[in-house]
Amino acid sequence: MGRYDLALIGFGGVNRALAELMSRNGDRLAEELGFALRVVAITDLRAGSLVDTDGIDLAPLLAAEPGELSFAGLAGGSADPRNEWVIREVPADIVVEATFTNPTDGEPALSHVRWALESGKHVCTTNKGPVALAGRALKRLAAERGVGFEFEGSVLSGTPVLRTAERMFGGLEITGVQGILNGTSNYVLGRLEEGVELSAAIAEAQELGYAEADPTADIEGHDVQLKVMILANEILGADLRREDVFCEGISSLSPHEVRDAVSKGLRWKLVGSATRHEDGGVDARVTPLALPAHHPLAGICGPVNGVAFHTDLLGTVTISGPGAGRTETAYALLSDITAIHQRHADDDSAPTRLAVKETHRV
Ligand SMILES: NC(=O)C1=CN([C@@H]2O[C@H](COP(=O)(O)OP(=O)(O)OC[C@H]3O[C@@H](n4cnc5c(N)ncnc54)[C@H](OP(=O)(O)O)[C@@H]3O)[C@@H](O)[C@H]2O)C=CC1
Ligand SMILES: N[C@@H](CC=O)C(=O)O
Repeated sequence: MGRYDLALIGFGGVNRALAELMSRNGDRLAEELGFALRVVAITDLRAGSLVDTDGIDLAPLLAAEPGELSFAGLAGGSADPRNEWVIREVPADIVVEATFTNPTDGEPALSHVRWALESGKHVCTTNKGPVALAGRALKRLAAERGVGFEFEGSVLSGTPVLRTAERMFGGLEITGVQGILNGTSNYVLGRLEEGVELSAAIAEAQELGYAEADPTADIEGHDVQLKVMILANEILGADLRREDVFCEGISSLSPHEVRDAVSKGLRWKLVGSATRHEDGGVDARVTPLALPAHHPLAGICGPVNGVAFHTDLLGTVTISGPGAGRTETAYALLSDITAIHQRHADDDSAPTRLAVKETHRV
């Protein structure tokens, strides 16, 4: 059986959850997926960097409290993340980018992805910044270098909405998408309906691993703005910039307004949409809407998200599932690695046999 060596960039909720999946279920996953996984490098702003080309023992790292983890003093460890060196020089097959999403310029994740692709490494990421702000250029770079660039987790976490649309909607004309695309704000709206204070509801979403490092992006709609750009660019063939997507978040709603709507049979939801017009232009926006109970998105609650695709032949097709969560998003990375395996299984970048891998040393 072949194997992929991974470099994990960022060791927060999502990449730790991926490491946990590998540590707990590695043998079962290898048997089921047909390839093994091993982590050879980890970088993190707080913990530093750790490299072991024979494979990092994940168990002791996962046993440490996240805030207390430090790689300094470990063999192959350093207090400095050394992202560029790790990404370019460590012989990993796949760079897994899961640092924070920066909605303004996508950095530092954008550079991480670019360095990896330039070095001929596959990339999978849950980071919305690089995909929304530079997706086209990064896909071109990946194609030039003959490597994969996968980002299923950037929209609806582990729910396979992008790959489903790409692979299963052949022959359909998609005229628009409308969705609840942020787990935190949807969870918070539900808690406001139940009488919980806004700040307490946000703190719960942070504790549960749904929120961004800065939850302003969830509440003010910037996270949804990026996801609308990704959906429009990937599925409607648009080339939207951030300023093309009108954005209003949920902070303008009072808790009273949210609760009062329920008594009138309405539910406030933060809705992102993109609609293609006959002239080819795409109108895209993020805005809170009070949806009537019969609307396909009205019953989508908590960290669950949903996307309704408007199509010519099938009418509306709605996909719903987890929109946030550490393990759910780690699953998206696993599905990306599987996609890389399936797409590249017949070329030189397919996982090298163990015997060959073991000759690699930094
Ligand atoms: N959690 C979820 O439900 C989902 C998350 N995502 C996306 O996945 C990504 C990761 O999310 P999540 O794990 O929850 O976020 P976390 O904030 O838990 O983890 C991000 C990690 O990256 C580290 N980091 C930040 N900057 C750097 C850097 N320059 N170099 C190395 N490490 C760095 C952070 O360190 P420090 O803490 O010290 O800043 C932190 O440990 C984000 O982009 C997010 O938007 C996508 C879908 C769902
Ligand atoms: N903070 C985001 C995480 C997934 O993208 C959300 O709450 O949806």
